[in-house]
Amino acid sequence: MEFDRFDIDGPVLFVPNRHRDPRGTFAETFREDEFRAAIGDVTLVQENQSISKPVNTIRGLHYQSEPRAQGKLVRVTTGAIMDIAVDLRPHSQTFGQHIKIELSEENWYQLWIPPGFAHGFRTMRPDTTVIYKVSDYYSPEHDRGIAWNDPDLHIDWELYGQQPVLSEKDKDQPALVELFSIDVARAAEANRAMVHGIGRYRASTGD
Ligand SMILES: Cc1cn([C@H]2C[C@H](O)[C@@H](COP(=O)(O)OP(=O)(O)O[C@H]3O[C@H](C)C(=O)[C@H](O)[C@H]3O)O2)c(=O)[nH]c1=O
Repeated sequence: MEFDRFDIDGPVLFVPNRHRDPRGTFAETFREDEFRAAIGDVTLVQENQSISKPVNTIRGLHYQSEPRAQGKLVRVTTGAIMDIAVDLRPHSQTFGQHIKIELSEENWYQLWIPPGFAHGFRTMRPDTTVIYKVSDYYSPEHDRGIAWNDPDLHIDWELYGQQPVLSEKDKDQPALVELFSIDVARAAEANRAMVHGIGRYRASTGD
């Protein structure tokens, strides 16, 4: 398993080593020792799976508030997603900024999103399956969200004029500025810069 980091401190890209033969491909997709070597003392206690049938389904931006914040190790087994993680750590220099990466059935990429980040994704194909382990149990009382299209976040979902498919909950999530008294304007300015510099991972990891 190779891993690399991003321009925003915290998230980690894991790339499994794939063993190919005439039957197909095998890879170890999770090893606790390798995960802990990269991430530290984190235990993953629950695994979730979602299947999104329409292309351009957007799930997010979601997080659990303290003390039940969740880290998430996200991967795709069928289809592809544009995965987004937004830094909501109050004392972070990159508060309000995000990373964007494609996870797909072809690249077998896995994204670690630490507690303190909001997570969301857009499906890039129909019938996309996302599987992810989390570092704390689901707590509906701590379930929070931010508007997927919050203008201060400057997330380019690359919809190109198409309408996303959203849950009723996600149609009505608050903006960042309604949730945090932190200097969202500074974050928005940084995001404007990031939009041109794209907040993608800097990994040179090939397949
Ligand atoms: C997250 C979760 C949900 N549920 C129930 C609650 C609802 O009855 C149903 C669908 O929940 P929701 O609409 O919140 O599912 P998503 O829109 O896929 O939300 C998830 O997608 C984004 C991208 C995330 O990162 C979060 O893990 C999570 O918020 O499953 C559970 O029973 N357990 C759970 O852990």
